[in-house]
Amino acid sequence: METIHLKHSPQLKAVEIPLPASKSESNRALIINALSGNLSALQNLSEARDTQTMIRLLASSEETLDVLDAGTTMRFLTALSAVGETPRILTGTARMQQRPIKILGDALKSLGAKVKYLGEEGFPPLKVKPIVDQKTNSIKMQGDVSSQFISAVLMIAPCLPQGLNLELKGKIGSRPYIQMTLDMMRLFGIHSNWTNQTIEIKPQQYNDYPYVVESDWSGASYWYSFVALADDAKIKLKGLRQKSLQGDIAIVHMMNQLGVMSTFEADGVVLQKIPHSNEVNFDFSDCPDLAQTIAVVCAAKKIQCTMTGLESLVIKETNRVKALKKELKKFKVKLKEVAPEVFELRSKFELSDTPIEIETYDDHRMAMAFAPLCTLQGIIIKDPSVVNKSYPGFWKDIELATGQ
Ligand SMILES: O=C(O)C1=C[C@@H](OP(=O)(O)O)[C@@H](O)[C@H](O)C1
Ligand SMILES: C=C(OP(=O)(O)O)C(=O)O
Repeated sequence: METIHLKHSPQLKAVEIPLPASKSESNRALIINALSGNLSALQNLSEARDTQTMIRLLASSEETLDVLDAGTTMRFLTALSAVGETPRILTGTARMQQRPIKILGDALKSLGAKVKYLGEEGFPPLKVKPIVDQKTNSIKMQGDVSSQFISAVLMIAPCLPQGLNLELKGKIGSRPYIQMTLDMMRLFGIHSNWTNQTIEIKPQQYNDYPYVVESDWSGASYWYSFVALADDAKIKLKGLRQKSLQGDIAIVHMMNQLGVMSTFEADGVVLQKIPHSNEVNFDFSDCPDLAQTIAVVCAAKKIQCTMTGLESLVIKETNRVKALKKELKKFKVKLKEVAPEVFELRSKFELSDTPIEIETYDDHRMAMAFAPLCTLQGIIIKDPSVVNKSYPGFWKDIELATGQ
């Protein structure tokens, strides 16, 4: 297997990091644009594989669409197929075939689509036959498995003849991603009403809008780690805005406690080192993609960290809790579930004279979360091309910052 060897680089150069554009915003803008009849000139779409796959599949006339390992692409195209012209089969990697989709399938069935699972019930691959007669406008969806099911249904809602009255059941995970969906829909002319657990959308037409995708805050988080861990650092991240639609802007406040100050400028944010807390407590329900970033930084800085809201991590690109536990152990760090869904990170972080090899488990965030440890010692990352899913320029940007 291919590897990348990051040499020990305690000092970072004062550089500007270009960052990729957000794949979450890009994939929503692309679906919305497809639903409007491609009226808009979208700007700064992401080079992430998940977005490039979305672009390719939206242009495809094949019956079978292979989303590879892209969750949003799978869920959003499944919903889009329910308001399309012809039946579609949606499939993906072996891991994608283990990621659930039943809640979305059931919602589309209630609306009148025909959904057939071609492998295991409730998982891809699945065949979707479009809605002919909308059966109801009133549906319920569980909110604590993946917000992507909810975003997917919301984006097609204005195109349903009777609109949609969606009741969310139970706890709502990844809530800012649902808000991002509604906020982006608003920019393209769609009114919605979200009160408590109910979201209402009347039948409406999407307008055109020259949407400019912001840089990716999830990708930015790894640069916060670099600054938190380096001896000396001042880095500017380009294309990030203080008022963002992305919930992962939460990294600003989290990292403020972990030793990184953010100063917003017109075209990005400047990161500098500040003193850090010794004990922190974070809930990742709203920002699950930041969990690995934070766990690794707390481990390396020996900051005691209590982590909650990790429920959705087990059904992402890999079981991220299991993967984190295994790789952190290589540095004598324990991540332990001390009560149901409460994890404590206790660190006796130990450096090693020889480079430590990190397994990435087909998960871009495992590679990117552990890479900043090269500020402390040599690190070997296995299967480095995993980063292409969200941040193809990651290793090039590291070269810029470390000179290696
Ligand atoms: O809607 C989105 O763009 C996303 C929602 C989140 O997934 P879940 O809703 O499954 O937590 C997040 O983890 C993923 O990277 C992107
Ligand atoms: C979970 C992620 O993506 P997705 O669910 O869209 O595959 C991610 O990018 O961390």
